[in-house]
Amino acid sequence: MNLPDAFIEKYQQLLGAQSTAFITSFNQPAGKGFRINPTKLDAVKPLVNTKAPIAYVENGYYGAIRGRDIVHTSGGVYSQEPSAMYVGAVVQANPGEMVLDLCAAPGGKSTHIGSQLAGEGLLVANEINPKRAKVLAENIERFGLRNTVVTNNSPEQLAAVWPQKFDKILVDAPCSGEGMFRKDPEATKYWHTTYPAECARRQKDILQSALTMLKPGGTLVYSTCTFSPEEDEQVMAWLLATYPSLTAQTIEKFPGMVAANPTWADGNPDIQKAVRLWPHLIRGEGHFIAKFQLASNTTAPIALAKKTPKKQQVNGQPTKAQMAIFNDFVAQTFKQDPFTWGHLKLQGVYLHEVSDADLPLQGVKVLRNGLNLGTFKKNRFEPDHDLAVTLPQNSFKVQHEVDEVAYQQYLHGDILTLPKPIADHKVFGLLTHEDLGFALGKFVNQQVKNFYPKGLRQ
Ligand SMILES: C[S@@+](CC[C@H](N)C(=O)[O-])C[C@H]1O[C@@H](n2cnc3c(N)ncnc32)[C@H](O)[C@@H]1O
Repeated sequence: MNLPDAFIEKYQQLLGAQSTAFITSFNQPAGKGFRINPTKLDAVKPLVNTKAPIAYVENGYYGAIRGRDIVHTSGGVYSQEPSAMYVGAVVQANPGEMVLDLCAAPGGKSTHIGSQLAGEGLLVANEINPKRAKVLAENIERFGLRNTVVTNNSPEQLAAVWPQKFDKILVDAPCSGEGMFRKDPEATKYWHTTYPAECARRQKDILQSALTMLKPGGTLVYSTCTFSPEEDEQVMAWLLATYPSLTAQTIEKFPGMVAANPTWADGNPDIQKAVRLWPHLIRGEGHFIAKFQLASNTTAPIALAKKTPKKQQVNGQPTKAQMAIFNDFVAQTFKQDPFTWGHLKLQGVYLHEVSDADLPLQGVKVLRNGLNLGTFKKNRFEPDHDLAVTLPQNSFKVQHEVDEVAYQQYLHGDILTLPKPIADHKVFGLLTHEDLGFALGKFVNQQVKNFYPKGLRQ
């Protein structure tokens, strides 16, 4: 790989004898991995290679999964490079907690944290970039996370509405991305000597907003996918020096991981509590992770929010007539009502099941709130794709296993033709492949009308 000369010189100086192994590692292929969705473990395990587990991540494995594979489309796995998986493991959310992933797209860490919450508590997955936020929402949907809100705001906007709201906050910061050069060699073109310092300034602004939203006693995890001390050790040193109510927490170092280097910042020995993952020492890409606890006696929010948001989001209750239509749909589609619906909220014609967590959403741009149940259309209810990947498979009255050819046709958007009708009336059912539910279909006589979302068709 063609690395900038200044980059090579910088790391020769910083790493000394180790720099040759470091520079050589850029000619090796990027590390690949996947995490199995804990809600689909039994169905997924027989379909993937689990011979190479990642020691530091539950349900994490080395290896590659293709985007068309059923284990991917059904939300059975999330492909994520191995080092990045350690960030979620360090966050270690507990069921019931309120967690914010502030820079969340495309959703690697959010899907991990969402799984850790196991349906209890709330995850807010936020992304500032609208296009990337849409991808984030799709990945949250695919992973079947019910108690998650996806938002598209700047950190300052959120800090204005949610002071001291979260038990845990992850800032997986936008950075100079040096640790991803092997995955995306184009990124070397944007690199210049002052880029890390520019990124560090933005990271400090984001962290300040994050700290405003942290509850007293809460945990902040700061991570980057870069090697530059300006964004890693030096931002950590700045946090500790600027906010005495923060204490660095020790992160476990598994084989191949090393302590962060205090001499690359202000010499604060606590910096060693953070961890570095280097591609010449571990099977994965470059990462830096630091963890902090905010003193439990912190009274006022740590920093003042700067901007007030404008957008308003109003959630309403479905009417009695709409509930009758929805209940009718449930009775026709499911064997019995096997799951307890949470709070049902109406937004326009869209019905959602939302968390009952105390999180005001006025002024927040919400892309997705909990489970999208479907849409009211005149006198009928049209279910959302969410139901296919989120609800227990055996709860659908109609389930239809398709072969590889029909699976590919359905992903493409085609109507399927059955040898004989499955039901004697029009009904929504679950399509499965390799026994994993991946889409809804409307069964009408011998046809299955395609309800695979247009945006996901391949
Ligand atoms: C390293 S990526 C996040 C990766 C993600 N956590 C994952 O695991 O899939 C950083 C994200 O920060 C977003 N970002 C860029 N500028 C930002 C800003 N000023 N404030 C907050 N987020 C920002 C980027 O759009 C990008 O999606």
